[in-house]
Amino acid sequence: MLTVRWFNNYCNICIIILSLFLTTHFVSSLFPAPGVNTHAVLKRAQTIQGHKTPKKQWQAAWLLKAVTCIDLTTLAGDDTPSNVHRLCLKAIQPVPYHLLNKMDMHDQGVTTAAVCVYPSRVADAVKSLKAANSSLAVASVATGFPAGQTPLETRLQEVRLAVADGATEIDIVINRTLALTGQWEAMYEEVRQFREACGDAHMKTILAVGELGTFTNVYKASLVAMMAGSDFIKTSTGKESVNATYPVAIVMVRAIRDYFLCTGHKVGFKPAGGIRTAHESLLWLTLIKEELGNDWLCPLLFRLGASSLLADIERQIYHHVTGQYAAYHELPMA
Ligand SMILES: O=C[C@H](O)COP(=O)(O)O
Repeated sequence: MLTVRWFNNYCNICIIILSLFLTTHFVSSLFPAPGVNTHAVLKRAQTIQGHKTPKKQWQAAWLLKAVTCIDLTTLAGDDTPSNVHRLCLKAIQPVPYHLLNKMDMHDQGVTTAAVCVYPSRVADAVKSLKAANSSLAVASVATGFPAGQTPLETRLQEVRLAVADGATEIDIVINRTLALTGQWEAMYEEVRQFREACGDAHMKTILAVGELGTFTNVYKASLVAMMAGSDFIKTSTGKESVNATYPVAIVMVRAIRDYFLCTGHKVGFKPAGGIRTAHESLLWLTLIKEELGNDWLCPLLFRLGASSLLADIERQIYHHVTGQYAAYHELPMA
């Protein structure tokens, strides 16, 4: 008991010291040039992409694991209460009962990790889940998603309103202007204020890596986001032209690992944007297992942000169970 308390205190002290150090010296002095070794990162990403994925029942098990880590997302201008309602029903039962039954998984409570919507749709999602007697988490994007180009007070208020409507997870976007102009201390201060506005809600910080220019910026932004209190760091909004890529993920998960080694504090990782196939979901799980270890292979520390991934995972599970591929229309999608 004493050891645990000592360890917790030690971690807290480390975080405080790091934060103080960060606010005084900031990232440029903390991570001098040349920064990230691009060649090594690209090579490692290539190795991960070349990995053979598991087959047969092992593949089915990994795919079910991937399902439980999905933030099932709809972020469209034409979202309505009814498509959010369908999304929620799909999140509660992401794989048809008869398929789970055949795998003897029907009583294991397989759901996605959360649903993810725009702030204006949070109340709809909360209502649908409540009506279905589900305690599934509702995540809301916020802070002027996707560009983050609204005044700070507006962005903070958006977080508060989403939390008041029942969101228990908030996906904030960082201010890329601050990152691109090297204003790391100002970025830290904004993210810290978002953290405060989140209250008890979990905060995932979207770096929008496709707009950060360099791996070194991605590493610095990851670190600043974690030091400012993020529960997760997330690659992308899904709206940039480049979204979740394996090289950039290597940089982010290594920042997570460095932060963990330094503080003992585990921060989660969420690749998002353009993840569409079951095969990709298996590669993401492999990357996490190899870079961060099994501890991270759970919804508490790993999420896949995706609007169109589940259909392909369902098809692969259908194939595993029946030996045939289902047409897309045979598997009802959110
Ligand atoms: O946060 C999640 C992303 O917006 C999802 O992106 P996607 O629509 O490309 O799957």
